[in-house]
Amino acid sequence: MISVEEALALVLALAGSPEPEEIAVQDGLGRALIAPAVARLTQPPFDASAMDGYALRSDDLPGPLAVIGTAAAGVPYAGEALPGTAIRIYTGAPVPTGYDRVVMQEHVTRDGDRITVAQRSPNLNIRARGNDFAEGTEFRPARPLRASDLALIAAMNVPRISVARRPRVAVLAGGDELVRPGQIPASGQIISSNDIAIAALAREAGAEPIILPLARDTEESLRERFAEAEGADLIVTIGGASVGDHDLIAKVSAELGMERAFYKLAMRPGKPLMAGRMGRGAMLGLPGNPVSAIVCARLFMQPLIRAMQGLPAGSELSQAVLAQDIPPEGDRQHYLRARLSPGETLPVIAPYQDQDSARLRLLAESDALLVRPPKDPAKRAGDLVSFLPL
Ligand SMILES: Nc1nc2c(c(=O)[nH]1)N[C@H]1C(S)=C(S)[C@@H](COP(=O)(O)OP(=O)(O)OC[C@H]3O[C@@H](n4cnc5c(N)ncnc54)[C@H](O)[C@@H]3O)O[C@H]1N2
Ligand code: MOO
Repeated sequence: MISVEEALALVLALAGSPEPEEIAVQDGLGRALIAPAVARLTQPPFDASAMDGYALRSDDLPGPLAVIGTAAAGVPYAGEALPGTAIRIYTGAPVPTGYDRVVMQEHVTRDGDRITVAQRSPNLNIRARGNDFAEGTEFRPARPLRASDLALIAAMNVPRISVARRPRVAVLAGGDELVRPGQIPASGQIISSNDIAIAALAREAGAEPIILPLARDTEESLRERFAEAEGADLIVTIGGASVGDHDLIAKVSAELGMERAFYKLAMRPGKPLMAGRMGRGAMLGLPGNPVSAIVCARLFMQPLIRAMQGLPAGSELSQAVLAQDIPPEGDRQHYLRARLSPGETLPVIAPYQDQDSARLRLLAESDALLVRPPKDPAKRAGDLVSFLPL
């Protein structure tokens, strides 16, 4: 069986180049730029006042000075500085040529059209032209766009941006035991919860998921569902990945032309994961146990979706201090559900005793997956370990 690292490399190799899409900057939250936004102007475009007060010449301090005009944001003062004068100025207004400082109005006493500076401050209170960015400055963060990025791009006077098209992800859950949330399960049936989680994880990573109707445990039903996924950039199946007589995913996907990159890896939970190329897109076959499906989606599907948008895979581990002794590990890399609590320098991590991969509530109550490499020796409380935040 291949390692988690080898499997991740094979999964990431399934991502093609991102497809460009042009959108309005106000629609860019969470999207991935595929070309830099290039500033079309210099910001601030002029030396701007940072305060409401008076523009004056440092040589004339402390006055008294004659107030000879007004400069407001959007309404500049047209003249130039004269010795012994000041301009009433407001925040954001261009500082008229020749004045080298703005004094806050709180530091000034005014008598008619004359002011005296009562309090000297080292602050010039002038934002120099171009101190934020210059025309031609390029901006392309290696992460999904945040609100502040959109503000910067808009301030650069870039109204439309080139982003990666959201990958279309078809989520296909199947099994005769499954019914939809809200339905009344018959004897032997349970609610399909995995597809809800996997679609949400896909959306979180920037994809546009669609949840297909549930497949039945027949080859014909699966074929129909695969046909409905036509055009998806990624098909994610859930369940039917193991060795049981009803586990048909490998067989049907192979008959439909799936070129397998791997099947099974040295990981716990999630051993029966499969991945490959299918048509023009990719396919991931997740194991059916709820925790296994979610952990595999976090470790492989989300990085793949990010790679499809030209973003870094984003699976960096953090460090924590163990809360309790833990036994040695077996042959597979183990992802243990765990709680985090604040520690002195690093957080403290406490894995749950029970790691049954069907228990969703334990996963919902977990903050992190404690990552243990294959054959990791026993560890003591206080040892350093790695984790993946949830
Ligand atoms: N003889 C063996 N049996 C099993 C092995 C093995 O190596 N040899 N592996 C175990 C492991 S590990 C896992 S994980 C599961 C994976 O099995 P499948 O991917 O074939 O999943 P299913 O059998 O279809 O389902 C497993 C379990 O999960 C429930 N399930 C499935 N889909 C959903 C859904 N959409 N929402 C909620 N729950 C779902 C399903 O009812 C089963 O309880 O196999 C082990 N067995
Ligand atoms: O390794 Mo399976 O993926 O949990 O129960």
